[in-house]
Amino acid sequence: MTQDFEQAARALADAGRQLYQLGMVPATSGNFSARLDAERIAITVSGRHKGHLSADDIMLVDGLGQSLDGRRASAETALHIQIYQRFGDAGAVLHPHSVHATLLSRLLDGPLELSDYELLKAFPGFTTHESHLTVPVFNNDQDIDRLAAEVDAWMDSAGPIHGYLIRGHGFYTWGGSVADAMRHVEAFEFLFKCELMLQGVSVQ
Ligand SMILES: CSC[C@@H](O)[C@@H](O)C(=O)COP(=O)(O)O
Ligand SMILES: [Zn+2]
Repeated sequence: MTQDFEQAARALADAGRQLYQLGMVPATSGNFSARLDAERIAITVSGRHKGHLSADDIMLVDGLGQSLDGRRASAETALHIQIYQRFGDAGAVLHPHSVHATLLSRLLDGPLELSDYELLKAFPGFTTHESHLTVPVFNNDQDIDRLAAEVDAWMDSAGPIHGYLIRGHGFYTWGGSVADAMRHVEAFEFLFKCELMLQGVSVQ
């Protein structure tokens, strides 16, 4: 998997614009990354507005999340690195702060269990609505290294996983490319909204 920085930066900026228009990355929230090769990951600079990204708002870190240009990478870089280290086929990671994910994560007191949805087929390996996808919910934690370790430990014993919620915060999902990860964002958003409505929450 090799792609050049400009290409990755453009794809991440486009994703940010779309997610902002959908209200999923308000007020500088969210972060995005794309793996260029084994040693380099393009990731959003910390604190930038994700709806108005340019190439200057994307930087490079190494495979351990260390800045390669002296700038401060996303405060949540360790969560991206955990995904790239675990899934060799992950080429992009997206982290939206959507209203649906934030609300649903506060209502759940255990993992979200999804089944009997045709839209499960948006995820790799899912070929029928008669499938089951578990989406764990982790408590929010300002200690991102500790949170990344908790996510990693959960994945040690998990079945198929394509994303997770962080309580009162948002969600993470990934894919082989930015386009794949965007498809997963859209699918999760749809499923989160359905689950909220099933719980009687009125959402737009
Ligand atoms: C605007 S608060 C959101 C942040 O605390 C964080 O959760 C976030 O998603 C963005 O942080 P960043 O360091 O810009 O990647
Ligand atoms: Zn966040």
